[in-house]
Amino acid sequence: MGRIIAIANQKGGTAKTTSTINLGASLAGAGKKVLLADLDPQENLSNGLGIKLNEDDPGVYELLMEKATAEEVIKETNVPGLHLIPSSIMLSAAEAELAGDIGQDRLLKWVLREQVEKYDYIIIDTPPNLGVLSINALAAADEVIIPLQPQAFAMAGMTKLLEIIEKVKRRINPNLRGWALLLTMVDFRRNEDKRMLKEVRDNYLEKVFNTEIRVNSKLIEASRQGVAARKYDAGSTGAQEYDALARELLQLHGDIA
Ligand SMILES: Nc1ncnc2c1ncn2[C@@H]1O[C@H](COP(=O)(O)OP(=O)(O)OP(=O)(O)O)[C@@H](O)[C@H]1O
Repeated sequence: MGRIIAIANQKGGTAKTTSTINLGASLAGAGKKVLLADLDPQENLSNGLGIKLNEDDPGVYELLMEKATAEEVIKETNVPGLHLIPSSIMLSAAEAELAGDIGQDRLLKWVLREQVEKYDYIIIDTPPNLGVLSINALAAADEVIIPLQPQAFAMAGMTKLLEIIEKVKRRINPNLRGWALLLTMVDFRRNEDKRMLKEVRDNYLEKVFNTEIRVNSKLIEASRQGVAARKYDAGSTGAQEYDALARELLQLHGDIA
């Protein structure tokens, strides 16, 4: 049975999509079967893997609305072992359509039920808000990774997010085991980053991954080329740090020594 990980932070631009692509590619590189789900209508995850749907192609919207099957929607990517449920612009209409539908918070969990048997990891990229799509991701997840920039303004929404995670766990998803912070876009030249790194580690202790993802332009270039960083430049710090994150995760899960 695979693990479902939601990558969430309602703040925009915290590296949710970058982390989804590159953690997914690193886990696939470690021999795991990985499915990514793009729950963000901005389609950055799909585009970041070089996939753009035509108007008539079904994507995650059609899957959630049960207008297409998972088999019809899942695409192979340019990384062996890494598959994708792509987003499409139609998804922006889903929020309104889902609100009021039966089991609106649990549609993703329902449509992923058979995929959990087929993949080792399912990683869900979420939009920068705490609307019904993000709640669907939390309701389906076993774990949440929260990418966070070590800057004071980035910390502001954390309390709200942690409250929502607790509520989802209590009310609709008792399988949600926990959450962990991933420090992203760290710039050691900035004093604020150094101070905030210490503050985050002091406050959240073992809830923070040891691996930190530093600012690295190769991650931007790779996503513009529609590939994961380890395929674009395996020696770049960005690629290596996401490989290290994948190893840390596999160790936490007892999948490697
Ligand atoms: N470690 C990094 N170093 C440099 N640039 C990065 C890094 N991680 C992400 N970026 C860049 O920062 C921008 C925001 O990243 P990304 O799209 O992954 O964030 P997001 O949280 O998914 O955004 P949104 O909230 O809009 O969905 C992108 O241009 C991305 O290429």
